[in-house]
Amino acid sequence: MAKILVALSGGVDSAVAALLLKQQGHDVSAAYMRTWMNEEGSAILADCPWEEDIRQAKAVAAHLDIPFEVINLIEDYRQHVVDYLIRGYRSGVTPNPDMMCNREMKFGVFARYAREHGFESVATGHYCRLREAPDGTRQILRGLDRNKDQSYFLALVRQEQLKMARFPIGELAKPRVRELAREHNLPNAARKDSQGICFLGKVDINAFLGAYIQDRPGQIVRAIDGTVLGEHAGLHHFTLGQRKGLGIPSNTDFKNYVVVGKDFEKNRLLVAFDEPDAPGLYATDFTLRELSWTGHPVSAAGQIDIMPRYRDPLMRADFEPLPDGTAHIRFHERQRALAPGQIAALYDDEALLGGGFYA
Ligand SMILES: Nc1ncnc2c1ncn2[C@@H]1O[C@H](COP(=O)(O)OP(=O)(O)OP(=O)(O)O)[C@@H](O)[C@H]1O
Repeated sequence: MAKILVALSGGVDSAVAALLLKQQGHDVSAAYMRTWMNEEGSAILADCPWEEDIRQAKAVAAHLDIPFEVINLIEDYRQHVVDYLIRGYRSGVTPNPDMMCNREMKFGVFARYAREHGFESVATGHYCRLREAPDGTRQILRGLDRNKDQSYFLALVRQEQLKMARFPIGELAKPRVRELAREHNLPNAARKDSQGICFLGKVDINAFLGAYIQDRPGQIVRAIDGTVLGEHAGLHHFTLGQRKGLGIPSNTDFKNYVVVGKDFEKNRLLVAFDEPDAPGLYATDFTLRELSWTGHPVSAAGQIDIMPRYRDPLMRADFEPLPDGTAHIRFHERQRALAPGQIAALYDDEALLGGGFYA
């Protein structure tokens, strides 16, 4: 029997995680993380039902008869996630708050809190599995429900963090998780899937950027010949591959423009028609920086599997680590619109090896 703190979000997945651990006879408690968005986000959040989340989490804990608390992590969230977002957008890249949230919050601050309060493990409702290698190293494996596999979001989590982690629902498919919630009359059994605290979909991203980053208008130009097509409000509003919200009409052949790059020096947004030969839109070669490993680092050049972005299939690539801590990767197939700041998750078949940021 282990003493385990479940990160309870109010959603079905973490509720069933708590249920399973309880059934296995563990000493289970639950906690909800309050973050920055709950406190001062009202102007920015389009529709963030955090009060409802807390109510639901509390009801689940009461139903399972486990202790429940709300932990205030507003300051930490601001420091580790919001500041990272603002820094990223300011520098013109496309940050990934979920990744930071997992490493710095759920398996960072939250796990530390758990340890300090006598818990051996922290459990979440992520769809992924854990395996112990013969040398004792913990490995994250992809969730068995490929549709829901969330291992990608754990690519920046480190080995010492994994020692405390548990993913009780990683062997299950989502329909089975819902079924278990219904069978056990969990109060949130019928609740729609949430996206948790870190999902920008809950935030009006333009309101977020408006609140934290000053607009800096510039020209939108056609990448191939420099023709000025319009004006943008600031390069931080755009990401590689973006088609919507450019404010420039398609041409008479109904070809759509797509973002293919940013000229920071001239503060110009580069666009092209969305076609296979659009300059800068497709590429095979990338540099990954700030490589992070969930276990042993890959230190020799060779082939590797990469999930280029969440929900993409694994892609084969050549991987070459460089002395400065970056790596060069060459996909065997061209990839579309992998934006600087986004994260490549590295795999060995089922096992998550780590991740790195596209330079
Ligand atoms: N505010 C929160 N407080 C505590 N734990 C959280 C919170 N937000 C997310 N989590 C934890 O992180 C896990 C993954 O979060 P994610 O945002 O992906 O939600 P999800 O997959 O929809 O799961 P759920 O159905 O439990 O909300 C959750 O299952 C939960 O364990």
